[in-house]
Amino acid sequence: MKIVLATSNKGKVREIIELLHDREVFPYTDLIEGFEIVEDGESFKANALIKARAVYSALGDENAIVVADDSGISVDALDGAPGIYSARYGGEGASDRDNLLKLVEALKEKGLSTSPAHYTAAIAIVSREGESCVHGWMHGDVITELRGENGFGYDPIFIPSGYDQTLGELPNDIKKGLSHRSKALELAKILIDQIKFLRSHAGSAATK
Ligand SMILES: O=c1[nH]c(=O)c2ncn([C@@H]3O[C@H](COP(=O)(O)OP(=O)(O)OP(=O)(O)O)[C@@H](O)[C@H]3O)c2[nH]1
Ligand SMILES: [Mg+2]
Repeated sequence: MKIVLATSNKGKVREIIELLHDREVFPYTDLIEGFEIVEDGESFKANALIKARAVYSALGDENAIVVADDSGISVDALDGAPGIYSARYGGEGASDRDNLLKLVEALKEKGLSTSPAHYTAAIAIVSREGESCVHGWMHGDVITELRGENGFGYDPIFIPSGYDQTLGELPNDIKKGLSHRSKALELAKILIDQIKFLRSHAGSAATK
C-alpha cells in the first residue's frame, strides 16, 4: 500500500520516512513532476489538507494514501509569528537560514535574546476512504544564538522544554522522540493502519 508524501521539504521527507519506518513511503515527486501548491489556508490544518488533496488528485491513483504536513514555529514574544507563514517568514523564496535569521532579528529588535515558542505540525491524510487531519506540538524556547547543524529550518535556535541544547545540537533521535511531527505521526499511523485494515477486509466482507 503506497503512502505518498505531499511535500517537497527534504527535512520532512527524511523525518516522516524514519517515523513511518515499516511502511512503503515516498515523496510524490518520485511518481509525478513536482508542482506549485498554493497554501492559502488560514490554519496548519487547512494548508495540510490543501496539499494532500492537490497531490491525491494529481496522482489519479485511487489506491494512494496521501500524507501532507503543514507545520511551523510560533513565538510568544512575536504574538505567535511566524506560525503558518514559517516557510516564507524571510520573504518569497526565502531559505531556511533566511527565515531563521529574520526571526533572530525580530527578537533582537524587541531587545530580547529568548522567548517561549512552540512548533505545530498538522498531518493530513487523503485517500479514497476520505480525509482526516491530526496535530502534534512541541514546546520550548527560541534563542538568538545559532547552535548546531542537526535537524532543519529553525532547529538551531530552538531549545525543547526540559533540555538545555538546541535541536541543532541534539541528536536527531532525541527530536524523533519529542517533536511535533512525531507526535502527529503517531496518531496518523493509527489512521493509516485503519485504512489498511479496512482494505484488507473489504474483499472478505464482500464475499460473505
Ligand atoms: O526547524 C524546524 N524544525 C522542524 O521540525 C520544522 N517543521 C516545520 N518547520 C518550518 O516550518 C515551515 C514549514 O512550512 P511548510 O509546512 O509549508 O513546509 P515547506 O513549505 O517547507 O514544505 P511543504 O511541506 O509545504 O512542501 C518551514 O519554514 C520549516 O522550516 C520546521 N523547522
Ligand atoms: Mg509549504
